[in-house]
Amino acid sequence: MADKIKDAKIIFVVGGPGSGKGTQCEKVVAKYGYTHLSSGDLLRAEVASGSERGKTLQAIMQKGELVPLDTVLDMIKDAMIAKADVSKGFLIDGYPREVKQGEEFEKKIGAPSLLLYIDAKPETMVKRLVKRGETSGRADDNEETIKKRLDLYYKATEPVIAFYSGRGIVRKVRLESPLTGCSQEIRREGMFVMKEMS
Ligand SMILES: Nc1ncnc2c1ncn2[C@@H]1O[C@H](COP(=O)(O)OP(=O)(O)O)[C@@H](O)[C@H]1O
Ligand SMILES: Nc1ncnc2c1ncn2[C@H]1C[C@H](O)[C@@H](COP(=O)(O)OP(=O)(O)O)O1
Ligand SMILES: [Mg+2]
Repeated sequence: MADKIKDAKIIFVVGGPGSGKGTQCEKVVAKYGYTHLSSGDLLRAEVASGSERGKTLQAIMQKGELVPLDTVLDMIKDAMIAKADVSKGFLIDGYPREVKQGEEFEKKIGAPSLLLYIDAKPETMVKRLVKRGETSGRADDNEETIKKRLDLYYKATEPVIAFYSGRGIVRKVRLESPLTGCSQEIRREGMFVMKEMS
């Protein structure tokens, strides 16, 4: 089974909470036909299923903490296998959250060709998340949890960017501009992605 994704093309998409990872991934998908897999979405689907495991996950996410590495890696791997036949490549959004996650992914699945780093100022992220919280229904889009998620991002996830920068595969996209104004930059990055992946 795992053989199906042995040579899969992989892009990690990393950035703070509310930086715009999901939004930019949708743009890349619409234009280049990659498969978008968000670790957070996969986890929320498990929560929505009402399973025992989902209840445990919900409690962790509500606190703004990271769920166990094995859980999220297994979910991503299963989702990749399910899409392997129809996929040109995978955008893995929200993973790795810490260097160890990247190392385990590479052991069990493969190496990324690119890391898209979605950068935004902390004030911007907080503002967007508070706004998103008005309608998202997400247990973690409240001010208290947002603060914890930001702290954890700087502590655990920023080192991921340094780690892959050392390999020369990081492309940084800054997205302070309004939604309409930012597509140019991702388009340029998208071209780069296509060149890398073809
Ligand atoms: N470039 C942008 N400019 C303004 N608002 C944005 C931008 N990108 C995303 N947003 C808004 O910020 C919120 C978080 O975006 P999302 O893509 O869900 O981020 P993430 O997946 O990184 O948490 C959403 O409500 C979205 O509409
Ligand atoms: N790779 C990962 N490892 C551990 N926990 C993760 C994870 N990806 C997501 N989670 C958990 C903890 C996060 O605070 C929560 C929401 O994640 P998310 O939807 O990716 O948030 P956002 O897109 O706002 O950054 O799910
Ligand atoms: Mg997201």
